[in-house]
Amino acid sequence: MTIAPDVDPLALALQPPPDETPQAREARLQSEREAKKRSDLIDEELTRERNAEKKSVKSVKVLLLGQSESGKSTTLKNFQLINSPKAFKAERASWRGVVHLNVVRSIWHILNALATAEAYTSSPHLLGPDDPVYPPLTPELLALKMRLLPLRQVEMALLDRLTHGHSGIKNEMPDDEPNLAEVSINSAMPWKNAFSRIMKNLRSSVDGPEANEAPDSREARELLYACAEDMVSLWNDPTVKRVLKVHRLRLEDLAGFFLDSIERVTALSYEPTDDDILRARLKTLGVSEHQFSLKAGNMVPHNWTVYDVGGARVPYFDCMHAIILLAPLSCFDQVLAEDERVNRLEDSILLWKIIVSSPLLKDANLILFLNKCDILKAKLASGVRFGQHVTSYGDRPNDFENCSQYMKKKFAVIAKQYSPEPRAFYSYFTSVIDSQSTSNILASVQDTVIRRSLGKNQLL
Ligand SMILES: Nc1nc2c(ncn2[C@@H]2O[C@H](COP(=O)(O)OP(=O)(O)OP(=O)(O)O)[C@@H](O)[C@H]2O)c(=O)[nH]1
Ligand SMILES: [Mg+2]
Repeated sequence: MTIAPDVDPLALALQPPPDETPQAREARLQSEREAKKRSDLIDEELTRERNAEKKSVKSVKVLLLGQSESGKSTTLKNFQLINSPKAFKAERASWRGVVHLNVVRSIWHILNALATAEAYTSSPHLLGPDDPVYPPLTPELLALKMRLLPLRQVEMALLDRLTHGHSGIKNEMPDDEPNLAEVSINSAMPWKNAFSRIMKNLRSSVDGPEANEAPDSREARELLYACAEDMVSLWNDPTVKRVLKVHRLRLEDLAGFFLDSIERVTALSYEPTDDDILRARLKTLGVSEHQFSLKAGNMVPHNWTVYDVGGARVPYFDCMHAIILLAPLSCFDQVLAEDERVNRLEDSILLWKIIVSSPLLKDANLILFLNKCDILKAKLASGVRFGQHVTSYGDRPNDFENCSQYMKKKFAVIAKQYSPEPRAFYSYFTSVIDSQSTSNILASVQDTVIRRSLGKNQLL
């Protein structure tokens, strides 16, 4: 038999026979009614099971807070690295452009310091007794400076690629000259596509990452590669080291420092490592979030949402199971970028005070990350005196152990004094660019948040 194309063969098969008797028809309808009843019962059972399953997945919300550059996005990257390693790796290529922008920015910092040194040394008669004494710049150094100016082109090409078609991504730099402003990004924009689009069909094992790249991006990378030797010479130049010292600029303490790895990160075949991604600096605007599912031991699975609030003060988020406040300890001698009258460590203390005393947040688990301990250690070892900036510290020993414990106690006392109700004080000394130690800390945080929230019946 042939069937016309617009006839449904199933409907045809289910059609009653043309010579059906009234009794046969009644029996057929009865049997169809029973079959439908059975089918409805099965559907109901399935819906019940699905709802029960949904209810058994608990939802946990965590908010990351802290001043700009405190390490919120880096902590979020660690959450991703631990809980969604595949997605993290898939975004690897997107970070290469950010690393390159970070390199160029560090070079601008050096050139800026050299320009200041040049201004001071060219008019010695104008200097007062308190003015800094810069060393004179050598002709080789001046030539190096000129040879590095094409980096501006590299920077523009990278920024173009990063901002292309996404109005939410903001470049704070004016067009006419390089300056030290940061590149920021609105987290609502899919900026990662801007870099990863060009990497889509990457055949890195065969052709290297540049194989399918857009010409403008390849040109920028080649230019950066061509400048690599000069950048290394600049960074290693003894006069530059002296100028930076007089300028009181420790580039290695600044966000997005890659100058000790110029050759590696400018190589044409360069792919950022996990460590590079954790160190890359891109300022966040707005709120970004990361969701993942966590299943520990015999526990029911938990859906986690971690919110990263770019540079924000205290936003009004309720229903948070935990707040992780990032307080960078190494910032004791720095002021806020947005307000030069405010010391960064004081600002973190104030933020902690506001959070612990908030009646709205009295049920949230508060977790303090005393962050950037690696930089604190290096800074103290380089001779910067803690007591000079934190005057209450006086002349206690200028070492990591004493300084960090002193600050921990300060935060603990505030928690005790200002909490509306007594609460546990969870604090960790962290260096969130170190993925190994951070993964252990985050595992412990995850465990604490689940245990305490279950105990308080807070999980939905
Ligand atoms: N050495 C060191 N660098 C860190 C540490 N934590 C964060 N950083 C770096 O500091 C820079 C700033 O960190 P982010 O995570 O971007 O800071 P943020 O709090 O998200 O800042 P905004 O987006 O401006 O709000 C990045 O380059 C990080 O790699 C740390 O413990 N040690
Ligand atoms: Mg951020």
